[in-house]
Amino acid sequence: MTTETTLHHRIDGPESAPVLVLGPSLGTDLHLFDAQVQALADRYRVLRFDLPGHGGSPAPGSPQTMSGMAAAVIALLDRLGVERFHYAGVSIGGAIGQQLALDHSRRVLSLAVLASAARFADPGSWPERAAIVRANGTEAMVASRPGTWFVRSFARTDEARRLLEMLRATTAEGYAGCCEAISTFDVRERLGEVEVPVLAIAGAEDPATPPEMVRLIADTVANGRFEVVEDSAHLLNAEKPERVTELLAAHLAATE
Ligand SMILES: O=C(O)CCC(=O)CC(=O)O
Repeated sequence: MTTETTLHHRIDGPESAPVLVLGPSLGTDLHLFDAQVQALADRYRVLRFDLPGHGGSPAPGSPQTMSGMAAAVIALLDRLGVERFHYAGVSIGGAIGQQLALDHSRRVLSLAVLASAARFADPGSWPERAAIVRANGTEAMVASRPGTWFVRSFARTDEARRLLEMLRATTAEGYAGCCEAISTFDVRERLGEVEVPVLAIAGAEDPATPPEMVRLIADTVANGRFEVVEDSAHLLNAEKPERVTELLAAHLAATE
């Protein structure tokens, strides 16, 4: 059985504008998208949510799955009266987007996946990571994340420090539950069913979801487009906000 956690969220932009839902990555919160919201909230009603046990969302009470988290997003949108929406997400946020496009296809107008995968690498390592974090807290992940999240020059910036504070603030159970959802997520055989326009964006130097892994999503869906952002790693929308926002804006405009 999957949990349907109530997700903390924030809405910016005009009430009458098309809705864009943004899903963050493991160990970050909805402020991962501050730069994109600043640029897009004049044209879109931007709804950002926190993953279970991240940011302002309560920690999950039972095992997490990607379809359970997609159902929690749908429950939030139902409560808010949102029927159809564009969706963009980073990494696990992009995996939730793929699950939404598969399980709730009638609701999704377009999908953008950033640094995400149809099947994440090393599935066996995620339960181990969950156990480490349950025993030691998310602080146990802080020292090693910059090498995955950022290119070397970005790791020394205030923005990088701000992102690492989001990881420190994430509950151990929230982080561990998301690791378990990642370990069982595999939609490679189903992605061909996705018919809405899909933009898949990779960070050229991302070791977690390298460009070929992200490209697989664009190549498998019916209507996919693939882009690589140079000089960026896993959290590419924070590292290269202007370029990622430009790609996202063009994708959304082409879908309308
Ligand atoms: O922090 C990492 O090791 C990357 C984790 C990952 O690929 C899933 C995510 O960022 O949502």
